[in-house]
Amino acid sequence: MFNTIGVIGLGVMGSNIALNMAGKGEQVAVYNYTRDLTDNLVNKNEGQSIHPYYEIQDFVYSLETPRKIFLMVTAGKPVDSVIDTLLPFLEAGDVIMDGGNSHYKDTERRYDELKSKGIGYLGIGISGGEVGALKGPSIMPGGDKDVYEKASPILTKIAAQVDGDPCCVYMGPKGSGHFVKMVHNGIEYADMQLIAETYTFLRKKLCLSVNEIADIFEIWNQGELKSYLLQITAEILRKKDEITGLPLVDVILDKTGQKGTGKWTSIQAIDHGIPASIITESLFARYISSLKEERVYAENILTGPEIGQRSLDKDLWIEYIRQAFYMGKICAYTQGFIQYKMTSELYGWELPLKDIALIFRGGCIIRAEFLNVISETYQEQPNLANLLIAPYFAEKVKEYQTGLRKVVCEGINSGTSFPCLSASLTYYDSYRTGISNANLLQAQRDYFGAHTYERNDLAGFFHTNWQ
Ligand SMILES: NC(=O)C1=CN([C@@H]2O[C@H](COP(=O)(O)OP(=O)(O)OC[C@H]3O[C@@H](n4cnc5c(N)ncnc54)[C@H](OP(=O)(O)O)[C@@H]3O)[C@@H](O)[C@H]2O)C=CC1
Ligand SMILES: O=C(CO)[C@H](O)[C@H](O)COP(=O)(O)O
Repeated sequence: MFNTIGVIGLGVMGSNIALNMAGKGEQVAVYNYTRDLTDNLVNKNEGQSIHPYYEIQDFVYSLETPRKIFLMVTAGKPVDSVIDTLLPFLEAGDVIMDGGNSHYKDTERRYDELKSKGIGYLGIGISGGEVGALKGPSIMPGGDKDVYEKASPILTKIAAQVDGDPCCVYMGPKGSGHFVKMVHNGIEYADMQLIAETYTFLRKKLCLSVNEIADIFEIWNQGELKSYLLQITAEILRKKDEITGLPLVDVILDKTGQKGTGKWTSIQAIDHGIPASIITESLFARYISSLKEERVYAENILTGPEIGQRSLDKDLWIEYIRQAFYMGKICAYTQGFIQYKMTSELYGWELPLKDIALIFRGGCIIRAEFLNVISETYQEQPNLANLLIAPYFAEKVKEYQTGLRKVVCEGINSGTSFPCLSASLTYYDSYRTGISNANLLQAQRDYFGAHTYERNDLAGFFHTNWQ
């Protein structure tokens, strides 16, 4: 009997994806370029339809045609290297799927190269981490539609299901699936940083304990702020360190790592004039966090404002920070969805914004209650320029801006940095400003560089002799 799917790369994600596929009735051929991970997976899961191969040729020839091969290896050169080892054994019509966090431009290069050889290539965004991979991730496939159709019966089966629908929808051509995953991660960075700032406010400004903060996050998680990241943060805050007995979060070094997807999101936004300021602030917050030794040194040299700790009304300020967090979150998701919209228009991808919000509701790291409203909003207004001006969110931010202003001001006045909350307020206020100061910048540019400017009242470009 031939295997129905092959998985290459049996690390955290690949091993769980393979188990997920086997659990859904697939005969799964597995291969890893080092032997141990393969043995480990197979030994721990006896009786599952997981079939190990130790030679790439045996792995390929064990698959029914057209072959479907799912790569879950480290992004970058390993993907090219695995494709190179596969190619001599593949036939026209076979399909390679890359489920890792590959850069969408790399995916487009691989797509072109493989297409010229008759091999189908899908760049597939996968979100959900280890548990999602096993129980059902959110899946963002991009590539040729006919190639997707060969793989879709398996992909939709292993995806998370919400209201009976799979969290797997065809995103569009070429690198669009990996692009959607890249920006998903940018939103993830912003959402995580916003939760961290909310936590800082509750801990430092309201002097609450980690358990009290976990209680608050759990309450919020029952309403409009419900999200996976908030839920896991409450669980994180309750976890005690086995060595010291302290909250584990307090013994973790405050330096954030990153693997590149947030950076790529910001670079792509900057390259194409897309205002992804909140996502970018969250990236810079990670960079500043990594300067741990410098921050510790500077703390003893640079002073903050000379006001003492103010006593704040607890209940009132918990509501303000709740509002501020909601505002930050909707502004961050708004920026991500604008990045989808603008890039989709740039490349003619026709990204399905409504469906992206739908497939983000299950399995995925940024799943959140308000994605239902975001999806409904795009269903009603597919060409909406900005989610904040949709009636539901416009009404919401009209009320919640109060909390965001209070919290950001409190941070400024007391010398506590809230980079993403501040960026959210700046974004909100800039976006709703019909007449800005950009006229003065244009005048400056024309003064020193004869760059010309446009006028409000006359068509064309003008230059003034300023001196
Ligand atoms: N962890 C997560 O939450 C998520 C990760 N991803 C993405 O999925 C991909 C896999 O991630 P994850 O499972 O976490 O990572 P792991 O480090 O656990 O696994 C990486 C896998 O790639 C293999 N590999 C590394 N280098 C090579 C190479 N040169 N040739 C062949 N195989 C190689 C490794 O084999 P070996 O160990 O034997 O070297 C291993 O099987 C990455 O692109 C990641 O960004 C996507 C969504 C979520
Ligand atoms: O894709 C993911 C989640 O969606 C991976 O966990 C990714 O590694 C997260 O990014 P980073 O490591 O840069 O924080």
